Amino acid sequence: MPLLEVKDCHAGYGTGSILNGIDLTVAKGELIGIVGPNGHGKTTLLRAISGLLPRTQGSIALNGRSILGLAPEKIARMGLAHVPQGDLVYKNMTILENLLVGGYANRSDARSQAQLDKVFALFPKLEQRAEQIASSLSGGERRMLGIGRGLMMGDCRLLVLDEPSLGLAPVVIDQIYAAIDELRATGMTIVVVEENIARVANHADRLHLMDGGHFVWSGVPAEMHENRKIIDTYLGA
Ligand SMILES: Nc1ncnc2c1ncn2[C@@H]1O[C@H](COP(=O)(O)OP(=O)(O)OP(=O)(O)O)[C@@H](O)[C@H]1O
Repeated sequence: MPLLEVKDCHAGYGTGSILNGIDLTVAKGELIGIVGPNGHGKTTLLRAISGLLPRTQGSIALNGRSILGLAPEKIARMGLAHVPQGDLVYKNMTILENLLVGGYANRSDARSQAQLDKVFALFPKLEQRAEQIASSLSGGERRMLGIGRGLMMGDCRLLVLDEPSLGLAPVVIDQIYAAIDELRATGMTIVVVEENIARVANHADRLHLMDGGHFVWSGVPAEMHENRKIIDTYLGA
């Protein structure tokens, strides 16, 4: 059974439709990249999966259970951690406080501590700066904090990352993707949205190219590089 199964998904804001029939299947342990130009629905798809868009239609199942129409916090408790674009960290709180907010759903201090240990093992910089105020972090450190906060929920079965490379220097992007690879090596299932196709192509098992609320191409990264039309149309080569 797939961990995530989205069928014929339609969603949007107000009366406008942004997603026009998306099918997406993610097996346990896979790393899936959703790529494509800005403004074509990648973020909207992640929001629909997380329960943030009330008028979503079609079907969405997590581990075989329908999550369509459930409240976002309920979906989060079922194991979906959504790290939104733009590092929505609490700037006036310390790193530790930000992480503990992410662990609100943990039912015991021991569970929160266990998650904290995992996050600090993944991002040692966050442990070194645990008492530092979040507004003083570099862009890369803020990104780590955003991902760390998502992971604090515990029992994360599906990690959904919206543009983890956005606005970062290449060397910092490498660090973020090294952490993503590390998480994946633990068996975590991950969906990454990126405008920067080359970034995620080196890490993903499969890619979906989104345009106009549809997937216009799906396949393994090597096939994408062999497909001249895709390269000319979407990669600007
Ligand atoms: N809160 C909102 N209300 C109304 N329209 C929105 C809202 N958020 C996004 N949109 C519109 O939905 C469309 C798809 O946006 P979406 O953010 O999903 O695209 P994207 O492919 O993820 O690009 P980006 O990386 O720029 O976010 C765009 O036309 C955008 O203007």
